[in-house]
Amino acid sequence: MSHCLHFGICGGCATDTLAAPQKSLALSQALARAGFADAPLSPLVETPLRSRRRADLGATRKAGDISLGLHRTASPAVVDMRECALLLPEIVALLPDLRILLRSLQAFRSTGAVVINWLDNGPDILLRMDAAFTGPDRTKIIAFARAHNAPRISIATGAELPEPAVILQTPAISFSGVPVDPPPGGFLQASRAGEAAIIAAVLAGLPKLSLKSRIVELYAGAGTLSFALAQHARVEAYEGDASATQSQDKAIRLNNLAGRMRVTQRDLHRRPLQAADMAGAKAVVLDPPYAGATTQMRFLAASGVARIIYVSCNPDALATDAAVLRRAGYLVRNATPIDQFPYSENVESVVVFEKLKS
Ligand SMILES: C[S@@+](CC[C@H](N)C(=O)[O-])C[C@H]1O[C@@H](n2cnc3c(N)ncnc32)[C@H](O)[C@@H]1O
Repeated sequence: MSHCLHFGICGGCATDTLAAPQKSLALSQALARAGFADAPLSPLVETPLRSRRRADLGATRKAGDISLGLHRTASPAVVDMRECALLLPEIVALLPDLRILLRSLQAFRSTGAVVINWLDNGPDILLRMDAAFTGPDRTKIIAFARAHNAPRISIATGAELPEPAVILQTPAISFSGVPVDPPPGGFLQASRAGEAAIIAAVLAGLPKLSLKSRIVELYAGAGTLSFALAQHARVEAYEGDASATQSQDKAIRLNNLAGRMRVTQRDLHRRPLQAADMAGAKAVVLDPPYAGATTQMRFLAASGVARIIYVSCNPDALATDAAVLRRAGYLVRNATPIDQFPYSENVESVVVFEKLKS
């Protein structure tokens, strides 16, 4: 019997087994492809099932039938989700009433998307639909937020920027004890346990620091790692997304952290940070998107920064980017595989690179 009734159809799980040894192997093979054979690997950190706090779901309406769930593998068809071994049970429990809400919305003609981020104070929901939201739609959305203690529900039509339809409380998620008001549908590490494992491996990889030391952080999002790093050094963070940058910046100001950290919006693909901007930093921490940090790597390698900590969710991109550091004379001090995506072939990892003085 499979671990889920949707297994084999739903694109959420690629395998039916928790293939832990293969995840460590995928990381060591990626590093070997980059030229780091026999890189020292820490044991795999596992994360619990039913702990994923972010759901990015598709929705379809066909002849009165509503489907809400993940897409079939490589298909626009949506598998109507009745159970899930990965998502928080409270997210799965919200789906029946969300289907009823979707059925009633004039803004939902045939295709839509629903992002649920489970924050410290409940579900922060983004409804992206294929027609304009009407007055009655908004009334129903407000009633749904009240009934389900959702701090905020945001709406968007097509590719528009989201706008809040209702805010009952300031949405809040704390990163290393600092409350952040994240953007609607914004990126979060998949689970609290995954986030904690990443932070622990990043902090363990830092060199000796004083509070005056400087860390440069690339692809910083709303501050998942930034606020943890700022407890150890001054942080200069860069992030491409305007709303994530604003969320982090607001939290820095509200928590009187401006003396220890700053965040700047910058597209690091089109305008990579230059080597001179990183020189003198005690460490650079980067957590690029799935595609990796291709254009940024050349400048990072040329910076000569002695410690680089690379957080990756894609071993193939890691292999390409790590090869650039290999050619610049870096070695791998330690690599930690994290099973943030059980039942998939994906592996999260934190790799600590070091350049010894010649
Ligand atoms: C894997 S997420 C990591 C975010 C953050 N470190 C965290 O743990 O929440 C990758 C981040 O890279 C950002 N990003 C994607 N492309 C970018 C680019 N070209 N320039 C700068 N940031 C980019 C995304 O907006 C996202 O916040």
